[in-house]
Amino acid sequence: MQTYHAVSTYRAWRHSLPPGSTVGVVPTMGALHAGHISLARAAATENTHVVVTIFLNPAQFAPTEDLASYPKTLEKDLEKLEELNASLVDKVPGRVAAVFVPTVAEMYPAGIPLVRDQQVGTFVEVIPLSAKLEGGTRPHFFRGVATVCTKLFNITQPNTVYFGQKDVQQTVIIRRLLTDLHFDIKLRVIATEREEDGLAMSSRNVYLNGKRREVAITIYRALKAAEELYESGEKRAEVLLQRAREVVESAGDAVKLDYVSLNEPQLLEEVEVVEKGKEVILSAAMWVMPKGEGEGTVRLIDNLILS
Ligand SMILES: Nc1ncnc2c1ncn2[C@@H]1O[C@H](COP(=O)(O)OP(=O)(O)OP(=O)(O)O)[C@@H](O)[C@H]1O
Ligand SMILES: CC(C)(CO)[C@@H](O)C(=O)[O-]
Ligand code: BAL
Repeated sequence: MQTYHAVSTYRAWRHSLPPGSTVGVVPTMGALHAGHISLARAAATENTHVVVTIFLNPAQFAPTEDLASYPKTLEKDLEKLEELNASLVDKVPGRVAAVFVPTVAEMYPAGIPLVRDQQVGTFVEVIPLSAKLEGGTRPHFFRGVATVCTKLFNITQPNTVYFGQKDVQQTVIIRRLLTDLHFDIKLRVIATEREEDGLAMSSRNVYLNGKRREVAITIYRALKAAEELYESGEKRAEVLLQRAREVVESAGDAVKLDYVSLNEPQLLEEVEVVEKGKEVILSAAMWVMPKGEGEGTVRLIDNLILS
């Protein structure tokens, strides 16, 4: 497993691969956990070479967000990827062969101030998808994601890219981006890895200790409660969403709901009644509020597919 920091050295490696090689790319922001590893494992099963990118992308953070405090654990990340390689059995064709860890200057030659009006250079937007759901609260977010993913895809030259179901809107936007920009790249979406109690694994969970970790599970409970109601025969969105809201409200002021929503999976249009035979996305975002001195608000997202 080789680590590359420069586009030129990565490209030299990429060009050196024998004909018939297939490359699966797993884009991440580092602080790897079992969710990221399951993406890399899927990529190893389906490709001869796996590339993991680790880049904390400033363009997807607003000036008020947690870019400065985001966990950085590069050495441990590399160890986890080596451990994955060691655990893969012979019949799995691929291994993590390259880890691409570019500098901010390499990715954004013109610099990348967090204030949008000051940004200079080339940016990619997927409209109107990027203004919905997460985009309502984080208007800068998907422009940053689409821009960095376009750069990473151009650099790493994947046959297939691997994204997590946890960030469901991101997968919808990447699918659209691949189609609209004629990337010859397949998209695979991998199921959400969860902690024992059901909390979706997320790099940001390290911000949550004690009581705050306990109430974090509310978002999953709320989605499960709505899913249960759906499975018992209720198909009206407003009733299902109200059930989820009640669960979050019952946790008091330790948490605050941003949104819970039911959307169809192509254009993310809101759904009023779930129709037979159609899949819909039930998604939510919730803040875990500060409890002690020096604690910040932690934003969690999660989703379930109702089918
Ligand atoms: N629990 C999970 N299960 C499966 N995939 C996941 C999980 N968490 C993240 N991923 C996927 O890993 C990729 C990289 O995500 P990222 O590095 O932002 O990690 P994260 O845990 O989502 O971090 P954050 O706390 O910033 O949301 C994305 O495609 C994301 O959907
Ligand atoms: C796809 C991604 C690596 C782009 O920075 C990020 O949004 C993430 O980790 O989900
Ligand atoms: N996985 C999402 C990355 C972010 O929240 O910036």
